[in-house]
Amino acid sequence: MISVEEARALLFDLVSPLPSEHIPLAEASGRVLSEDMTATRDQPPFAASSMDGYALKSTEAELHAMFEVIGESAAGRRFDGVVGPGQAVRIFTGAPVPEGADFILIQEDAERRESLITITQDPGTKTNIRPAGIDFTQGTKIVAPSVLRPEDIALMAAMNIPTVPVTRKPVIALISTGDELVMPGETPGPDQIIASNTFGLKALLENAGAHVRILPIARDTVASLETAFGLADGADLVVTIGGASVGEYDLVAEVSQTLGMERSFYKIRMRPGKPLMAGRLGNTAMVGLPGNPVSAMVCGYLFLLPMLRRMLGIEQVLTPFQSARLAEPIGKNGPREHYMRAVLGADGIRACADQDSSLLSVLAQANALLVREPHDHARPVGDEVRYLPL
Ligand SMILES: Nc1nc2c(c(=O)[nH]1)N[C@H]1C(S)=C(S)[C@@H](COP(=O)(O)OP(=O)(O)OC[C@H]3O[C@@H](n4cnc5c(N)ncnc54)[C@H](O)[C@@H]3O)O[C@H]1N2
Ligand code: MOO
Repeated sequence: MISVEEARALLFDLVSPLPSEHIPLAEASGRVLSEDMTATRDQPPFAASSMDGYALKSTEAELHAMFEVIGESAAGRRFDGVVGPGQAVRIFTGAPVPEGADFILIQEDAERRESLITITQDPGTKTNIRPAGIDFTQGTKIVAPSVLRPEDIALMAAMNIPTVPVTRKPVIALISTGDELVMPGETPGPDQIIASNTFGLKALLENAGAHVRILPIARDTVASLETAFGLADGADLVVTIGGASVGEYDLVAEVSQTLGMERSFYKIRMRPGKPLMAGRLGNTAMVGLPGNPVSAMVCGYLFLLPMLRRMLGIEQVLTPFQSARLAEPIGKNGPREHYMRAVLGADGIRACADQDSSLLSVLAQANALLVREPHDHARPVGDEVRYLPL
């Protein structure tokens, strides 16, 4: 059996960054920018007022001074003339500052009578002018690769960028296997349960930028599994769930081998998730996840997310570990790296009482995976431990 780290290295060899496509800016949130973007204009393109008031000369901005209002500058419609001595222009927030003016008197500091204004409060020294290009200038770059956030979308809109190059979404096909499974909404027989893993994994992977196809459940026969693999055609990554262990009905290894899978590894020294398998089926990467629901989800976090990030061209593919102090003691660990379901609270982190890998209710209560080295010794309250946030 290999370690989690060794498995990751082998999994990364199975996938590579995908090509780019151009999409409308309005659809780009959460996508991965694949080329640097460069501003072709300045923002603001002119010196702009940051307040509603009067544009005048700063040398004349003194208490009790009087001015004649000679025109108006509004956002989108500038005043074309020049502001001379003793003159002012009515101005609004975002409007171009007229030539000859270098100070905006806020209207609260002025009293207006017809076309005359008087400064009634100390105007101070703040000019209330945003210089041209103070936000960004021609040549300002947004650097790729980066996952586009709403803030980046707003910035690119301001830069007048209507379409953006992003990495194509990796297509991931998910195949549940097992005679015991029915889809949510169907009526299960007395010995059947509902397929949950594909739904949890789809949510996990789509939140991280994949396009996920849930294929029909493969039954525990060679023919049914072969059909499911056939339906996965065109995917960048095929993930089977269940049927990975050593029982008579665990057919994934046998069928994928018959279909020509070059196996990369089988079994990892970790808990949960020991019977993980991976390889290459033609041009497609294939990962066989264990069927136990918590094992499948933990493997999703530990292996599928980093593979997905690599396909998306994201530089940091691994979720960094964080550390916390134990709020309750934990016993010694066995021979496998253990990813314990845990709850991180204000007083520290505590491992959930039952670590059975079938318990989705426990996983749903957890907000962290407490990571233990193989053979880690028992640890008292207050010890620092590593965890991955969920
Ligand atoms: N003799 C041994 N038995 C087992 C071993 C072993 O080393 N020797 N390993 C155990 C471990 S660890 C795991 S994990 C499981 C993995 O088994 P499989 O990958 O073959 O999974 P199945 O047997 O098909 O299913 C296990 C469990 O999960 C349920 N399941 C499967 N798919 C889904 C799904 N899509 N949604 C919800 N639940 C699912 C299935 O009904 C079973 O209850 O093997 C141990 N056994
Ligand atoms: O590895 Mo299994 O995934 O412990 O339940």
